[in-house]
Amino acid sequence: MKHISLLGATGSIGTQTLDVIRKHPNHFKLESMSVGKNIELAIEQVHEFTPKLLSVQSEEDYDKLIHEVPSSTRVVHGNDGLIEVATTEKSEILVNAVLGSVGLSPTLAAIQAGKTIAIANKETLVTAGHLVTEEAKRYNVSLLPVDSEHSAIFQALNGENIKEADRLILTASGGSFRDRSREDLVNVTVREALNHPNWSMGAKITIDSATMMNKGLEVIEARWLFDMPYEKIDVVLHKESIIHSMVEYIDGSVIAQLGTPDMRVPIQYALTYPKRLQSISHERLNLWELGALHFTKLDMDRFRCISFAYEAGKLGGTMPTVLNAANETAVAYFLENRLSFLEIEHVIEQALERHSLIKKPTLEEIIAVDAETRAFIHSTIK
Ligand SMILES: NC(=O)C1=CN([C@@H]2O[C@H](COP(=O)(O)OP(=O)(O)OC[C@H]3O[C@@H](n4cnc5c(N)ncnc54)[C@H](OP(=O)(O)O)[C@@H]3O)[C@@H](O)[C@H]2O)C=CC1
Ligand SMILES: CC(=O)[C@@H](O)[C@H](O)COP(=O)(O)O
Ligand SMILES: [Mn+2]
Repeated sequence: MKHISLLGATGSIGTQTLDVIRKHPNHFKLESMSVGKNIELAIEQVHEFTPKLLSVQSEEDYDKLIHEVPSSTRVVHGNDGLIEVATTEKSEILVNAVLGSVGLSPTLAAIQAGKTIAIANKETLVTAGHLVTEEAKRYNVSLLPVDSEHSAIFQALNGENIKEADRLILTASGGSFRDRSREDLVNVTVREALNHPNWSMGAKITIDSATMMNKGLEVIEARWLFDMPYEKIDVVLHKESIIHSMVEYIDGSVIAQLGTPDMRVPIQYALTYPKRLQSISHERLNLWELGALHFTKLDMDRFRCISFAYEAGKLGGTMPTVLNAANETAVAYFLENRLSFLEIEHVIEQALERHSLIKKPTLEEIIAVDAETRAFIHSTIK
């Protein structure tokens, strides 16, 4: 039996993690969970999974919730609440499926408490990959990828020598606007941007897929998870999202991981690693029905956010922190219809241009740069 803590239980990855736990009650037990603002769903989840600890984002929700959940579930709130969930004594594994750089402090706390980390929350690795990976090494803790591309690479590296891997090839669907020219992007709506061709995901990552910032964040995530230089991380457009990513070895062999686009597969693999369990869905990949898979070279001028991510990643230090904070803030404004689609990349570019790089930032410096960047974006928009 594996005891699990879950950050972001009400989200897309969070609810799919609970699907996996529900399907395998003899293998997994939910010990603690956090939610943001979706209190109704949180109450249902607590009744079904009976965790000992629940964290909510705000104090008002905390006041409401303590009367709504059984007394066997202790309720906490805020950032300290996230840290309590992440470090729950009985859990051996933390699934980090919260959204955004708010996941950084709980991840570091969980590592320091010796928990294995199943990481979906890519913003944490982007904003402070050096701190997370150094701490994981120091505490001898595994960082298991949940993101589909990184799970694919992790599986393609299984049993191989990472030093013999010559190139990581991330696949990209191209997002909601992959068939449109840049000129066609001027007046696109939030609703159109939220219409991902292959995956059903949370709103923020779906917009990131449309701008292709998602792939940029994933390049930086891959750099940290697999300790691979940016020069050896490539992206290829693959519109079917069947090959989830590949590793090319020094002898020219390329090992790919394939599957239907279903996040419950990489979530479950992170929970069962190094073993596998019966899959939750009976849907299997049917190659003869698919017929063909397609690959296209990426145009960096069309998808500028990918260039920003490579540049910020190569500069290192606080540049990826700025990239991430600017993107999180800009996407939130876009979702509120207060910024147009193309303005997202414009404000990110401005934030990167004005920043003075700190080469090896501490946690305090990362937190300060994240806050300053968000303040800058707010000031340009108001
Ligand atoms: N969805 C997917 O298929 C994939 C997602 N990822 C990554 O996984 C992470 C989660 O994505 P996804 O599940 O789509 O996102 P969602 O928006 O669906 O869910 C986010 C979760 O985080 C909670 N949350 C948001 N902000 C806060 C906050 N400030 N404090 C506490 N809790 C908060 C939300 O709570 P509530 O809803 O209650 O407000 C919700 O539980 C992201 O980093 C994403 O990039 C990676 C690969 C695939
Ligand atoms: C499911 C998942 O891992 C997402 O990150 C997905 O990869 C988004 O797809 P694209 O960014 O390739 O559109
Ligand atoms: Mn992904």
